[in-house]
Amino acid sequence: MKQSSCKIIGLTGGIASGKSTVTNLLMGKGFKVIDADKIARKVVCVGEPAYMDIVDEFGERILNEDLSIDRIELGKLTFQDGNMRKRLNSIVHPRIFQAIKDEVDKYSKIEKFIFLDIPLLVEELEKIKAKGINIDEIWLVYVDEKTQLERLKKRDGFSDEEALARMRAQMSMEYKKKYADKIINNSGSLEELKEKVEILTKSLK
Ligand SMILES: CC(C)(COP(=O)(O)OP(=O)(O)OC[C@H]1O[C@@H](n2cnc3c(N)ncnc32)[C@H](O)[C@@H]1O)[C@@H](O)C(=O)NCCC(=O)NCCS
Ligand SMILES: Nc1ncnc2c1ncn2[C@@H]1O[C@H](COP(=O)(O)OP(=O)(O)OP(=O)(O)O)[C@@H](O)[C@H]1O
Repeated sequence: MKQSSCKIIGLTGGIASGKSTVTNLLMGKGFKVIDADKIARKVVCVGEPAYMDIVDEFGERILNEDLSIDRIELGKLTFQDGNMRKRLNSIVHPRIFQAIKDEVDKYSKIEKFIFLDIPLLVEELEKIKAKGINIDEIWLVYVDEKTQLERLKKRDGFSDEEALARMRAQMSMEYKKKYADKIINNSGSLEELKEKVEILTKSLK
């Protein structure tokens, strides 16, 4: 069910390219943003169906003492091993995309624009479309690889090896450019980013 009066804009990029920073700017301007990373955290909470599937798949080694999912441990397993990551994705992605679809249906009745912040939008585009999420435009938050690596290491305290493993778990940003209707180059300063977001949002009709 697509509401013709609401435009759905997919916001994507690579890990640490600046999607959350752009999302905060958009929310500051009053836009509705649906954040896939936040939804991904909700669908694996204790008691949610994906929680038991993850425990069945990966065992109790990925649990904290309070029985919640140990994200550091699960991250170590899945970013080091593509097969493990595929298994995790197959458990959580259908639930994440369904929750996004539900939110889109809800907010498209009242909003003129909805942004979907989805890191793996390009990688999972076919599955997202198959859920009935109709994306009108894709905005790519781009950053050059060197800056991306530096920002990722700084933000998360990763070694080169840990940061590169995460970057390699995604399609390259050069490749993602092919899918983008708008490219927001975030290799510069935060001030420059703000200006770019200001210009793009002003052009929205
Ligand atoms: C592996 C997990 C537990 C690690 O948790 P952690 O808190 O360290 O990271 P967080 O969830 O904040 O993700 C940080 C970034 O990593 C990247 N990322 C996350 N999951 C994946 C994945 N499966 N493949 C490639 N990159 C990913 C994204 O750029 C994301 O913004 C977690 O990322 C997870 O559950 N991932 C699977 C769900 C998913 O694909 N989420 C992305 C939204 S579509
Ligand atoms: N233009 C910039 N100049 C300097 N630092 C920046 C800039 N843009 C973003 N950052 C910093 O880079 C890091 C990554 O940005 P952000 O968290 O927005 O990326 P993200 O794409 O949402 O990451 P993830 O994929 O992990 O969710 C953060 O520490 C952020 O403060």
